[in-house]
Amino acid sequence: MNLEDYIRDIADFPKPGILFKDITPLLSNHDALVGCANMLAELSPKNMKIDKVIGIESRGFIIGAMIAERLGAGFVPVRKKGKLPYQVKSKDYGLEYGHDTLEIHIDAIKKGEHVLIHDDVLATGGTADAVCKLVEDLGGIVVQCNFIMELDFLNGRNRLNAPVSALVTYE
Ligand SMILES: O=P(O)(O)OC[C@H]1O[C@H](OP(=O)(O)OP(=O)(O)O)[C@H](O)[C@@H]1O
Ligand SMILES: Nc1ncnc2[nH]cnc12
Repeated sequence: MNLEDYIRDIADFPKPGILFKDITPLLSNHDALVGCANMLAELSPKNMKIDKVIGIESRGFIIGAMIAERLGAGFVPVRKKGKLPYQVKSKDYGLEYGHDTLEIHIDAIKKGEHVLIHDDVLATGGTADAVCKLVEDLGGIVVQCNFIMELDFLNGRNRLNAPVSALVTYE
């Protein structure tokens, strides 16, 4: 299966000059959805137990939860400011088209747990870098950041101090 066939380009969204990679065609096709989750689960480190999979709001929730189910891991949502109900750790960050604050519950990750971070797109890496730092602040170990796609020309991979995997690379 060629996942690129299910990712469409939308010009000038959400801001002029941004070529937005839209995964809704992939999500709405059963074979592409399941195939994508299977392939990402297959890419995960095989020599250790993954304790938690993090999905980053909002597009990272969908396949992140599917990966957690496949790996026998728990799922942890990292959300934008003000959405999580319990005590949180927060991190400000910048992304390709803006800036915001991400939060995680303080009891979501235990010290020494192996954590896999999932999101749909790696662009500048600002988002995933902030999530890595939140995990490390809680004492977790980021064993992989995995993405459906990577926008290689934005060099996000170089910002991350953890192994990076992506199913589709745009040069
Ligand atoms: O590598 P970066 O430059 O940091 O960009 C990547 C992030 O941008 C998008 O999220 P967005 O904030 O648009 O949220 P959404 O998933 O709710 O649409 C995408 O889902 C990633 O989380
Ligand atoms: N070009 C892009 N398309 C979709 N999501 C993104 N997140 C950051 N940059 C993006």
